[in-house]
Amino acid sequence: MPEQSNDYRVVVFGAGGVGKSSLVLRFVKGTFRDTYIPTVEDTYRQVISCDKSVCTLQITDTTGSHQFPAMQRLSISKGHAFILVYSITSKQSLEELKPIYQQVLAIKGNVEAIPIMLVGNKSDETQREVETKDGEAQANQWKCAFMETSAKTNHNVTELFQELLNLDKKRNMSLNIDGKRSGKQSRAERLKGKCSVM
Ligand SMILES: Nc1nc2c(ncn2[C@@H]2O[C@H](COP(=O)(O)OP(=O)(O)OP(=O)(O)O)[C@@H](O)[C@H]2O)c(=O)[nH]1
Repeated sequence: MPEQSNDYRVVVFGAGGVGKSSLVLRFVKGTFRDTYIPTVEDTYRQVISCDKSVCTLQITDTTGSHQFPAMQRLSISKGHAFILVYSITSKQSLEELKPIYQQVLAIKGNVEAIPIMLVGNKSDETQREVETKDGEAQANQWKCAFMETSAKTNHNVTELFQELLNLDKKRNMSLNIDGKRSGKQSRAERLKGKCSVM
């Protein structure tokens, strides 16, 4: 029986402090805060266009803590698309995405059919521990798309969400409520030939 819900559920995962909440708040509210307030779980909703109609983009900002494995499993089960965030200032934060990716794989099975974006956030920072090519190589290995972003400077934030939606070929989704996608070839589409984005 096909799912009846009109929600498109995007789940944001990553270690504590990589900027998950900042990315989501920058996208949803256009704001940025310098203070660090750890999240347990927050969900935001936005109306987007979907197959000539509208649907709700539901974004779940998960905790960076490892204390809630059951919540993590539930979020994966319910998610349609996933954003895996590390900070370019922390190699460890990229390492910490590996078990999360493995869990997505274990629960969802065929990950190549699922929109996943690997995101290196804090691209404005100069103390870089993860080179862009290393992020790209990881995305290549996981057969997912890749972007670097900065929630602080608003670099690639809207693009991140639009390209994630573009990766879902089953639905014609756009952040623009008039339903028109940009005529320009998206970065995800350009990357397709280059690094086997779905
Ligand atoms: N320089 C810089 N700092 C950022 C950026 N994004 C977030 N930060 C800062 O990083 C810290 C942590 O950001 P959060 O968005 O709370 O991180 P989180 O991943 O949601 O953390 P948890 O809730 O613990 O999982 C805050 O002090 C933010 O201001 C960014 O793009 N650049």
